[in-house]
Amino acid sequence: MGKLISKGQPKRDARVVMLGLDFAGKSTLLYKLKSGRAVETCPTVGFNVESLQTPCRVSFTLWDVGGQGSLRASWPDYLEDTNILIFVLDSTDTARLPEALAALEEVLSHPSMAGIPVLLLANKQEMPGALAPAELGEKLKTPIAERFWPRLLDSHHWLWLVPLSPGSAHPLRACPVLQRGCFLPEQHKL
Ligand SMILES: Nc1nc2c(ncn2[C@@H]2O[C@H](COP(=O)(O)OP(=O)(O)OP(=O)(O)O)[C@@H](O)[C@H]2O)c(=O)[nH]1
Ligand SMILES: [Mg+2]
Repeated sequence: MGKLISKGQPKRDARVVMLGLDFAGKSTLLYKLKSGRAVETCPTVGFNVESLQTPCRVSFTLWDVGGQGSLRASWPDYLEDTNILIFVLDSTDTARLPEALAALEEVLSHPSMAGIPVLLLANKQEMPGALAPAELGEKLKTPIAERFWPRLLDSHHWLWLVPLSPGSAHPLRACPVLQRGCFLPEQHKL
């Protein structure tokens, strides 16, 4: 974190990589952030990248990488020099939560990810049956996760779970996770 934001110094550009299973909503979020409106998406083959100015004066270069199973082998290629990882979860897709968690674990075990802040976005919160962030947090701590969860907590300074839906006033309100000591009330530290 220190390398991203230091007191009294100009804010830097942050390289932010957004990963998550296919259909989680990554590209929808990217274009919502860029244009402020909902855009129809297709499954991403490869990546999309956009530059964004945030209310907290950090410029993001946001990489949105395709999440289909066949594309996940390329994820490590995007992790070098990453300042922040955003991992998007589909809060309605409980069946694939173990798969999402396994994919997350694999990403976090990459050497480039040591000490990098991680933001878990609990997407599609407005959908009937969506797991609330607190429930999702509990699911992530199920026995499936137990074998590696403490390791994640040890090796990552910041791991936050944030709810998200199309009605979110400004998805970048999550950006205070970038600033030490400044957190939103509805976030759940894991
Ligand atoms: N209801 C609801 N649907 C959403 C939300 N975010 C995304 N979607 C829908 O979820 C579907 C998948 O969205 P994408 O943004 O293409 O998903 P993706 O994570 O980029 O998928 P890949 O590119 O295959 O990795 C689309 O039909 C979106 O309209 C949300 O917050 N709520
Ligand atoms: Mg996509």
